Amino acid sequence: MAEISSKPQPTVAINKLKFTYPGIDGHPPPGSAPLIEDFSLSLFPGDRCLFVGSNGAGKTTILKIIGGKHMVDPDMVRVLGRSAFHDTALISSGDLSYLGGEWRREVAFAGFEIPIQMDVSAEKMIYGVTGVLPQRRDELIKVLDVDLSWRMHKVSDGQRRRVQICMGLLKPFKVLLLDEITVDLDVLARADLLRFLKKECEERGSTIIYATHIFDGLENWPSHIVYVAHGKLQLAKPMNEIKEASNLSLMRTVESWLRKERDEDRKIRKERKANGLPEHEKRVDGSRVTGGPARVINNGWAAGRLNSTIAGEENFVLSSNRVLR
Ligand SMILES: Nc1ncnc2c1ncn2[C@@H]1O[C@H](COP(=O)(O)OP(=O)(O)OP(=O)(O)O)[C@@H](O)[C@H]1O
Repeated sequence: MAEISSKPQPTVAINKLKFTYPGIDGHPPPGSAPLIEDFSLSLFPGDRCLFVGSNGAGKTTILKIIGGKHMVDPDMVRVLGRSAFHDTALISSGDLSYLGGEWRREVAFAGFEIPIQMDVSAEKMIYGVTGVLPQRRDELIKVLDVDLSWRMHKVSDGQRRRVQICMGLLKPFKVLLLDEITVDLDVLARADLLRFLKKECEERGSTIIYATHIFDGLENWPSHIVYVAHGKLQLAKPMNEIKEASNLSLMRTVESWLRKERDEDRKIRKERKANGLPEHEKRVDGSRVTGGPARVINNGWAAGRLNSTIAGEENFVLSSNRVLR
């Protein structure tokens, strides 16, 4: 009898992802350097992955690709074994949920986009989502402390955001992509939401990728941390290993990585200038390649590992295609 493997399958599998934004003709400009390159990562049920990196590093782009908003070769990104771009049922079923970007202005739910500032009650918005377990809905209304009588065009940004988040989480997702959605929430709402999300991973085996620049209250939330710079994976580690390797707080740890990245970037720009080159390489379409440190890092990876250490912590550094487990 054939043996059935008990090894868990990744919920998110990214394999040598490469991506360039299309130019005005809808195609990547010829000869242009990819924005995302050689990015590989696997996440498993229960993983809570904190996605960090400086502004413009490529976090949103990667989350959107995972969420099926940009087309890539289906072999490069699989969510629950499928391609979100090609298999729209992943999103419409609620198995994959993406909260971020345009979603901040509209609620994108099950393929429909609803303006979030209409003269409509929170109750109508929330109860308008069908196929939802009443118990889960009640729990979310409580967690996010939503007043069902709120009129959406009259509430504060944070109150509107709570209703949005509530709607986005109504279906029991298997994979959730969060792109900086907690900025408007007060301390209590954010803490309660993070607790709820952690419970979802622990009890239901959901996988969450959360991109944020706000580290308050996150110290004990992630199971893994992933650091992206210049569209490339710099580091992917279980959180406990990060803590073991450094006495710094999560915020200070990330700060030290970003400082190191910026210093390397500046150094390379200076060297280019000294050699009579423009400070930044340009793509064929004229856009800037933000690739200073990435090139240094790539040189390190040519030997299989990153020579240039991040924040002086050699242990933190993984090879470019290392997966989390
Ligand atoms: N639609 C687009 N067309 C062309 N380039 C884009 C587009 N969207 C983003 N970019 C570029 O891609 C790069 C990565 O952007 P992205 O939004 O993924 O970064 P990020 O890490 O999420 O940044 P932030 O922390 O500021 O949100 C940036 O240099 C940006 O200018």
